[in-house]
Amino acid sequence: MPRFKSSHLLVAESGADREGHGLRRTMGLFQLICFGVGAIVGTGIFVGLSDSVAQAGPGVVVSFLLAAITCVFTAFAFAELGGAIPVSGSSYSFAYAGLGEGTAFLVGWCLLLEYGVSVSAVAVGWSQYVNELLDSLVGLHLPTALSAGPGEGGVVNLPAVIVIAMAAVLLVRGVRESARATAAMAVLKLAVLVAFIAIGFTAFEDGNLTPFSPTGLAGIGAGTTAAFFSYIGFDAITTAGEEAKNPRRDIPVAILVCIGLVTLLYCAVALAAIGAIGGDAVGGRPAALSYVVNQVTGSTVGGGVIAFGAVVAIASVVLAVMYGQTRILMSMSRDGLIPRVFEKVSPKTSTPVAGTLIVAVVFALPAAFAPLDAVVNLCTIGTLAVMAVVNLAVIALRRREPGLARTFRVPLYPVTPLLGVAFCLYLMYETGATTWIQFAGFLAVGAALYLLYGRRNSRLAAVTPTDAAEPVPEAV
Ligand SMILES: NC(=[NH2+])NCCC[C@H](N)C(=O)O
Repeated sequence: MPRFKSSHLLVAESGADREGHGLRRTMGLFQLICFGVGAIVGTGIFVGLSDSVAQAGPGVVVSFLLAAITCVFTAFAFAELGGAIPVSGSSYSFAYAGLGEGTAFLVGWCLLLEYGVSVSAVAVGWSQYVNELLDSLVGLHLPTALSAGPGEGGVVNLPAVIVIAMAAVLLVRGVRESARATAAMAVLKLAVLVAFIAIGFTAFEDGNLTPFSPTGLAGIGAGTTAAFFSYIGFDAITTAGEEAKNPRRDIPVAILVCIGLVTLLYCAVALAAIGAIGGDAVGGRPAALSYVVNQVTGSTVGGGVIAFGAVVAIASVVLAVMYGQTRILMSMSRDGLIPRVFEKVSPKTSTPVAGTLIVAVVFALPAAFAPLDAVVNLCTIGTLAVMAVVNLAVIALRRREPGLARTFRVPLYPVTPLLGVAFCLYLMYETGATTWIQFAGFLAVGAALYLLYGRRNSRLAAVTPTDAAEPVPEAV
């Protein structure tokens, strides 16, 4: 018999509807949107675009639209649950309320792939662009020994470690400081991409878009899986549930605004890039956006500006994703499913200091030393699995708690969440057999940890054996 945690209990324990629990409510709608853009727009468009173009040609625009559709269904689900249960745990907490403790633990476990592992991967992408930028600015080239892991012929990837350390410092200092930095970075990266679109379109030629789909449907499908990574992160907005001023109203709005904005932006960037210099020239090219601008303007200044934009953009992804990871671990820790150290909030800075430092150290290690290409697919499949579960949680919660106050409801229920599940399963299928085997192994380890630790230490279990109706007494 699985244990469920009612939405009422989740909200009551987190102190989400009142001030003064530990975390501080400082984020308004604008900051939430910036936080979303911060978490979403990064390596996917600045680094990954050329891979998707290599697979799909100009048809990549369709790939970006398909990836967006997958995300939109799921974004509706996050909007409904984020507005109804505004707590830091995001999908983990939604699963706890809708599908029970075991599923929730596995969701939290998969979130380590979506957040933790992706932070390492994104930090490595950052390192590449820093090298680009230093090179174009001052002609400085970092020695390979210090800018790549052992897998790529180096010793340690120092820039990747530095960006994680910088994010950790900001996060420890306070949410207001992080939110300010995030807002500034989000505005800057949007400006850089809009400038890119404008420049690209001045050189637009219809001919560059033909043949539109050189590799056919298969290419567009493969491009979709690649493009999907660039949309990941909108769910991170729900991890700010306890730090938003008016989460019930603003979280759903911020999610939907972000996904709409980012879809338009990505499609326009892809069209501008390919329209300007053609799919063959973009496909597979490193730092493709800088290259396009250099080609169109005939100088290297513009490309340098784009590289700067990429450095800022990717750094803000690291910041936002690390923030999300610490908040999710905090929720799991509060529930007793992982050790208590992750839930301690410093009274001085109102941030989970120890948890943040642990996350920084643990994910800086793979960023410094591990070859990460191998794990990107694992990160994608884990994210998709979480998304599928969140769609199911919408359905389960409508049944379990029909009276729950929902500020946003998914349209066309239950068709939308079911389509959300279907799209996620399809993209999971596309990741291939090797990834599935790795993922099965990963889940098995998670299940073992739950049985050996989580299940026994669950605070919910200490209250009542099944569904708990009363809030657990405050532990700290
Ligand atoms: N949970 C996350 N936000 N993961 C990383 C997202 C990566 C981001 N979409 C990018 O393109 O760089």
